[in-house]
Amino acid sequence: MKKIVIATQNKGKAKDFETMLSPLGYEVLTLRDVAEDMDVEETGVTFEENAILKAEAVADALGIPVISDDSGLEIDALNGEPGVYSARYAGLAKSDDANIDKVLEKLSGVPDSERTARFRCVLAVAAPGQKTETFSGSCEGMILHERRGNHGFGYDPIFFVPEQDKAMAELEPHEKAAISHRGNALRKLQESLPTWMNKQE
Ligand SMILES: O=P(O)(O)OP(=O)(O)OP(=O)(O)OC[C@H]1O[C@@H](n2cnc3c(O)ncnc32)[C@H](O)[C@@H]1O
Ligand SMILES: [Mg+2]
Repeated sequence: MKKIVIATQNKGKAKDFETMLSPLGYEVLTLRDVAEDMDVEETGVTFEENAILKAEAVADALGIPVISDDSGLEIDALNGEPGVYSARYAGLAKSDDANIDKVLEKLSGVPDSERTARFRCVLAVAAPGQKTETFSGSCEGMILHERRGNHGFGYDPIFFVPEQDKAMAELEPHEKAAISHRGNALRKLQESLPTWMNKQE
């Protein structure tokens, strides 16, 4: 099986990528497998900047092509928060549970009609000596009043997907992949993926 390195420390993202990439014949490796102690500081103010930072740092360090993912949740009633701060919204300890609690608290009393939100994902693909490319995807939904479902990660239990009439965390992995911000971004990258993965120094 062809191997593909995703420059992430997030196990939930890694699972999403496995669901999407194993049918295409790729084995997914993450930083946990190839560069455990690498932690790229996310100093950018956009998903795109952070995705590029992560992909280029890891591609340069390893000397191979890699994909990175910078993503997050934008809530309209919170002026787009937590946005690029989604992973660390409730503090640097990065707790999905605490992040959800913070969102629910901030939205308490906000009516359904004003709970619109979207997930965004920017994938960057980088290889040594090549110009980095980015691909973006989004997924529209609403913030629920309480958690629903056990699948996925991050904010999935409070993100309602109207088309499925379910919370993101109630969708099976392949169902999430079919409609998610990450799936939508990956479908744009898919065609050029084999070419990218053959780019070596
Ligand atoms: O930077 P890496 O190591 O990839 O891992 P991370 O968790 O820090 O990732 P980001 O910096 O891109 O922050 C993304 C956060 O946005 C949220 N998020 C992104 N995609 C999501 C998804 O599919 N479902 C639920 N929450 C998601 C979740 O809280 C993530 O931690
Ligand atoms: Mg991060």
